[in-house]
Amino acid sequence: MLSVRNLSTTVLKPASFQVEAGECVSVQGKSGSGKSVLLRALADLDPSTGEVRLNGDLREDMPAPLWRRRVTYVAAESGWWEDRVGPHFAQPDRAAALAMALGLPGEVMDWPVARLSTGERQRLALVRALVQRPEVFLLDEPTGALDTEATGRVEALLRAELARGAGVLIVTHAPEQAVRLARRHLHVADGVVTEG
Ligand SMILES: Nc1ncnc2c1ncn2[C@@H]1O[C@H](COP(=O)(O)OP(=O)(O)OP(=O)(O)O)[C@@H](O)[C@H]1O
Repeated sequence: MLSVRNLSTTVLKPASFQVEAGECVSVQGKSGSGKSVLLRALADLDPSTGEVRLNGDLREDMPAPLWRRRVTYVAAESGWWEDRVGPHFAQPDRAAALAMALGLPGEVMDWPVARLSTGERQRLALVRALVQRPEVFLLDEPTGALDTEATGRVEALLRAELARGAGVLIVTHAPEQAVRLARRHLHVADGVVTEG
């Protein structure tokens, strides 16, 4: 599904790997090792060289916004540009249903962004990606601010996305989460990506 050959940035050494449809691959490594750099390069958010294909289609042959809708990065700390939560979503009803599945109240769509807790923001940032139904999720510590119950809810939704054939690359500092969700594991150390 996602095929990566010699992906490289000023920080990242040439990296090659694949993520198959319905597959979750974890990305682990020390703070500052290059995990976010890897995900941002895949999403074409920062300049990179190398070959990245989605189902055979070259990233360069696609307008960047379309690529990012199909291969979607969810940052550890999300940005918000409207005063209230709802206007960030083209499909507020679907967003509200997903938010509830993540343990948030349906009224969250009416809330001001300023009142959101860190964990509420984190879950809603994931909802922003989920409503777009991307083919590949690039998730940067998506449960870093969440308690055990909310983490379980996120993982359940991710399993549903995997079951519909999405690919997931998940950065996590929790080895037990990597084992729960992924069968393949990437490790990043000083910008070098290895598998195993
Ligand atoms: N645009 C950039 N130009 C130069 N260096 C960068 C750039 N972006 C990140 N870095 C550096 O690259 C290294 C890897 O950063 P990255 O954000 O990928 O770390 P990480 O593995 O995600 O860490 P953490 O677990 O703390 O989030 C860091 O030393 C960072 O300062």
